[in-house]
Amino acid sequence: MLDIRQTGPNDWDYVSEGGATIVFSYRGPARPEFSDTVLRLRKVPLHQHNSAKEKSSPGDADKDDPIIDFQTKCLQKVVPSQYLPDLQPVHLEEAWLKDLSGLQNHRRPQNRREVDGIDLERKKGVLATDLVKGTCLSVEIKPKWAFLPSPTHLSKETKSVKTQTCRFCMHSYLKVREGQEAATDYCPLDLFSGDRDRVANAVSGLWKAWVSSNGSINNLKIFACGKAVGPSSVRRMLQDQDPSRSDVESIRQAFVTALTRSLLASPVLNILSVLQRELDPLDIEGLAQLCQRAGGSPSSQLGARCLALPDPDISDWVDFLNTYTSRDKLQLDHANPSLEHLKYYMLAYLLSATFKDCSIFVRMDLLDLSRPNRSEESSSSITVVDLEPKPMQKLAMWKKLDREIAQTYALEVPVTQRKTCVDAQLPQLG
Ligand SMILES: O=P(O)(O)O[C@@H]1[C@@H](OP(=O)(O)O)[C@H](OP(=O)(O)O)[C@H](O)[C@H](OP(=O)(O)O)[C@H]1OP(=O)(O)O
Ligand SMILES: Nc1ncnc2c1ncn2[C@@H]1O[C@H](COP(=O)(O)OP(=O)(O)OP(=O)(O)O)[C@@H](O)[C@H]1O
Repeated sequence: MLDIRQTGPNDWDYVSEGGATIVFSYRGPARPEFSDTVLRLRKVPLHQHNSAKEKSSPGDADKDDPIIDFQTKCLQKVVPSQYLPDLQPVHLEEAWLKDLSGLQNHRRPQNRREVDGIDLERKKGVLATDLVKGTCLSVEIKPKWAFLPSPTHLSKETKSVKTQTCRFCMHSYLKVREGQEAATDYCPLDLFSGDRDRVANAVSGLWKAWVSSNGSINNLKIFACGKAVGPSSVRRMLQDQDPSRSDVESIRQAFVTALTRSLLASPVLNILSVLQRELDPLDIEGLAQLCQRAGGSPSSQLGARCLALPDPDISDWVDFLNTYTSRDKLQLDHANPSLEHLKYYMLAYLLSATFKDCSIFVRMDLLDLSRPNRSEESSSSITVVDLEPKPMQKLAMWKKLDREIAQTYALEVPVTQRKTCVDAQLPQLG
């Protein structure tokens, strides 16, 4: 296995981070094993008590990151490997990580630095294909939920809102109400529609949120030549950065056109949409009803039996993916789900959640305003990242959040003002 000490901490440059992971790109002398890779490291809260730490991760520090097995043994069965980054484990060392943290911590956003840092105790990290490197534009989109739920198992209170307004748009309403940032002009159902105008509309909505949040919204990140671009530095997205020849509106238009074209040329959004929908045929409401039948305890959120189930391990996931992908898939009657298939439905929901929360990287040429149609000739590629397994304990949280999202929207937004989100895969009435 590769050892990170074969490189120096100053060979790595901060790229970006999420809630759980921080990512650095290799910028050292040419080395086939490390050039073109990023280093993904786990983070820990700054003031985590030792007792909590032991409880949450017994022995985790020495294990390979589960994302590697999950991707190579399971996800590659449903997402062709050309759309996934290469992942491999790498040995870490505490002193090396401390040096890296000392060199790079100032480059992290202030709000992140205040709450967490690199987990210095981990013995293994992940090397992944560097998706921002090179003289190109890398656009990262977190598309979120691709579909409207089937009405079959929805309650009286939620059915009309959940079949009209998508989960993302209702969640955005709740976030704004709670004072958080949200991409209120973006609807994922437009992005996943396959229709040029609707996809362009979705990309415009993402751009608007990116500008108004000063680049901090998590649904759109832009990198040019390996570095994050902010709304005040949009000219860095251009091949020719001559300020006299570029205004922000022309750059926005060129971005929307080029990104829309790349998204439509790739099957990736369709793959994600099909997986999300097929793996969540009951909605969390239908799954909760099934769990309650199993637990025989209608008072508990999800039924005692479901709450007691351990997280799936890699062999559970392999079995599940084998069943899901087998030609003679289980003959499931989603309108009348059987208790016998409870575990299948639970794992399917967890996996659907992974695809609802992943991101995609679109790599394209830098924009060329003097030749706006040039991108018709140029190539682009799309890669899916952040495909992490979700834990069982999330099921109860999702049920609660789903109720809060739908009920708040139903109660507070008058029928005439509710958004109508169009699911392109469903027949449209009228
Ligand atoms: O529930 P959601 O839709 O808000 O998604 C969470 C994300 O929030 P978002 O609304 O995309 O800003 C959230 O994203 P942020 O940390 O807010 O950037 C996480 O991705 C979270 O997953 P996990 O708990 O880290 O495994 C996500 O939780 P999951 O629901 O995917 O478990
Ligand atoms: N292979 C890659 N190449 C370049 N940059 C990457 C790569 N993978 C991730 N990143 C960057 O690092 C960021 C954090 O990675 P990731 O989304 O996997 O972290 P996370 O903590 O799991 O996120 P979240 O909180 O959204 O679940 C990404 O948003 C992206 O900007």
